[in-house]
Amino acid sequence: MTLALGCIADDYTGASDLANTLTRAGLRTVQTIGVPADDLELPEVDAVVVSLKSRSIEAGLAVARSRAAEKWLRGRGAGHVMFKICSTFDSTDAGNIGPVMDALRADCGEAIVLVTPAFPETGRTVYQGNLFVGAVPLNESPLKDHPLNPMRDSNLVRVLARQSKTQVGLVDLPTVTRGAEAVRARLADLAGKGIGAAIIDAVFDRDLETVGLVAARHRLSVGASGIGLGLARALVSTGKVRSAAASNGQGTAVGGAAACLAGSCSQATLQQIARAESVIPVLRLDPDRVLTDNGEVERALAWARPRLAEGPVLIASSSTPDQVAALQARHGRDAAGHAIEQAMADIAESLVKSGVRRLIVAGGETSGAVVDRLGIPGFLVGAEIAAGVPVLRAVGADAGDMLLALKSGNFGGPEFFADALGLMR
Ligand SMILES: Nc1ncnc2c1ncn2[C@@H]1O[C@H](COP(=O)(O)OP(=O)(O)OP(=O)(O)O)[C@@H](O)[C@H]1O
Ligand SMILES: O=C(O)[C@@H](O)C(=O)CO
Repeated sequence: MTLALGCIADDYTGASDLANTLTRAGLRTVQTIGVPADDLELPEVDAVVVSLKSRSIEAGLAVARSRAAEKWLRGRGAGHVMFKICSTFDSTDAGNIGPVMDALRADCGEAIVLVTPAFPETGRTVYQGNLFVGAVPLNESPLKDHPLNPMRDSNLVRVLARQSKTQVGLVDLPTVTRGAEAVRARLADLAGKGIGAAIIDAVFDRDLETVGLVAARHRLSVGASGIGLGLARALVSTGKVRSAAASNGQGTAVGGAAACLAGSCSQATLQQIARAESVIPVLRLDPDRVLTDNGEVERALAWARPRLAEGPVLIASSSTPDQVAALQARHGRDAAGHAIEQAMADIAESLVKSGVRRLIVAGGETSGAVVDRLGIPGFLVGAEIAAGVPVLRAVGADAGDMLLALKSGNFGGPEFFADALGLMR
């Protein structure tokens, strides 16, 4: 297998978002969990998205895991490696976007790295280096209250410069609008001044197509699904990849019971849970009891098991920003996040033992904990539930044939859970 594109994603939902985008753009794509074991049978593909859980871990560890993934991808022929980050640039001044970018750049000897989290389909646009989430700048969006990495600065040139060893420049929208040659010239100019990374403005998909044409001739890029779209379209339009059917993971129905788990506290997820309450049974975990009393997981399982035969259930730990802040003040941010993730993984493991074969998980960190616990090595991409969220068919899972959906916190419409359940048969 010679890869046309190698991708490293810093969380599992982000990886499935990117795998979805690449698939829809015509690349045969597989998502792996971590660097695949030698004995994992992968189909013939154009792109592999290696999913890491490296967004919120210690920067040194994120660097080491990303470098191992890069080595594996380059070893399979990937001339270009894309580091997939969140479209809301989730990170802190300690990383991990800057440190990982610096390390991958050093490894591949890239003079200047193209960086853009723009993903217009989900309302993420970048103008003059400032990231907008829908109509508002990042620092006024709900991301300012994210439980793990509150985003309080919209200017990505500044944000990335605080995390990276290199200076960061800007390729502005007027330059992008003038086309690929203008972008190349601007990048050469910045690189000539010793600047090692550039935030690139992009507002429409056509901007990302321009960026993709330029990026495809580089060894490394950093961004969200939008730059993935640009790269995929460039690979197809230049004949490096022959466009394939839009999905390879449809397959047969798996049946079995269905369950939803929500650990995301985003506004979108909170609204989706509220809407789900009118169609399926919903249990809200008591986060304090998760942290202080092991009985909360058993209580959830005792509630869920008898209901599974009747239809899908949803179990949520999600709370409002005020409640999250209060819990974190009592227990510490990382301890609270970790304990709730592990509780969700415990619940998922037991539900699968009880026959659940269709599982929907909301939240990137939550999805990471759940998928790791289930020991699923990879996924094929099926139908699209919402922008950035495909149905995934597990490859090589111990539990056998399973469908999952890993929803990024902010993605999906108000009826997301019903929409997903409708497509996962
Ligand atoms: N009630 C709660 N109070 C505090 N923290 C919580 C609560 N419920 C969940 N958490 C933690 O908040 C974090 C949510 O992160 P997660 O990545 O799962 O969702 P997200 O950030 O909305 O999604 P994404 O990363 O895909 O945008 C997890 O660490 C989770 O354990
Ligand atoms: O890019 C995004 O917004 C998502 O794929 C994601 O990474 C959220 O965790």
